[in-house]
Amino acid sequence: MRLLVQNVHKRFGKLEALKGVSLTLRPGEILGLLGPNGAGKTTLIKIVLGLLLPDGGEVVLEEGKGRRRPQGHEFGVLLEGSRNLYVNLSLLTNALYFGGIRGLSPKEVRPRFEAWLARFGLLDRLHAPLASLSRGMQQKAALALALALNPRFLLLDEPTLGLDPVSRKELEAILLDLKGEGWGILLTSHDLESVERVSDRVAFLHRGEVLREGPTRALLREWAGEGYRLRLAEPKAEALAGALGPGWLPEAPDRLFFLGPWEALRAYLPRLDGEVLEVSRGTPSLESLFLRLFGPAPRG
Ligand SMILES: Nc1ncnc2c1ncn2[C@@H]1O[C@H](COP(=O)(O)OP(=O)(O)OP(=O)(O)O)[C@@H](O)[C@H]1O
Repeated sequence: MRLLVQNVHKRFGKLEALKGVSLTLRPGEILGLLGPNGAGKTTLIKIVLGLLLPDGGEVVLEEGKGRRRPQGHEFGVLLEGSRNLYVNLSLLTNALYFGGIRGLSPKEVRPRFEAWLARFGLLDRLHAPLASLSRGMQQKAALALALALNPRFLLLDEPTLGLDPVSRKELEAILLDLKGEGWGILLTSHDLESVERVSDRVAFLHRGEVLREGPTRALLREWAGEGYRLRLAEPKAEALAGALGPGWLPEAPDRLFFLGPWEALRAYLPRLDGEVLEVSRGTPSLESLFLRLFGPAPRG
């Protein structure tokens, strides 16, 4: 079974928010949907969920030779900050309420919800109001609820937003486990480090169009090319990238990436005398690539 978004168009008055977007999501994979603010990510998710109608194109589930329009209940949704749940109600009441909306009886929902909560280490919070949980716990509880409703695909909007590094890692591990168990997961996020770690494929959306889409590693290699990562003695990456010019990407305060062949890098090395601790071959990070595509034009 595959979820296909095919040539989807959406207008808001004069604004063309989506200009023919096509994407595929398969079971057992995580697709990262990336793009700057206003690129059209949320609009696309709303169309997939059937909350907005497209002006053109379609969203279909392909199963064997059959194709049909997916139903809302086939998607488990996690909106940023669990804002699709009632924070003053207990976890269980939320689960029973949303299960009821989906036509599921308490007898069906409760054991499944409890099993997911137990797996995420939250069963003792079953009767606690959602608001009394930490942000990371709330995200896990919301995910447990989404899973308890037996969706086929998960659509997660900014799932790691506001999480501390430990909670972020925990959520990443959960997503990788779920993927391994066959869930197809669409993830929108500005947390590119996380996306790089968990996604099998990424799609870059920009002004309503998919600029590129493909396997994360291959895309980085093919699109950006291979190059060299330089670990710096001091946190000067921004300043050096600006001074050295195009082809130089600051990846972290003390990490620079050079997109280009060794011969070209060698020509720069005298200018970096004493600044570099280590040089290694690789592909640039997703974040530096994103900044190169959508960030301000390179200086220098
Ligand atoms: N209901 C609406 N009416 C009018 N314009 C809208 C509406 N919803 C979205 N837009 C516009 O469509 C464009 C895409 O918005 P969308 O929210 O899909 O972007 P996004 O990629 O999710 O951004 P962000 O990363 O900030 O969440 C924006 O220019 C936005 O202002």
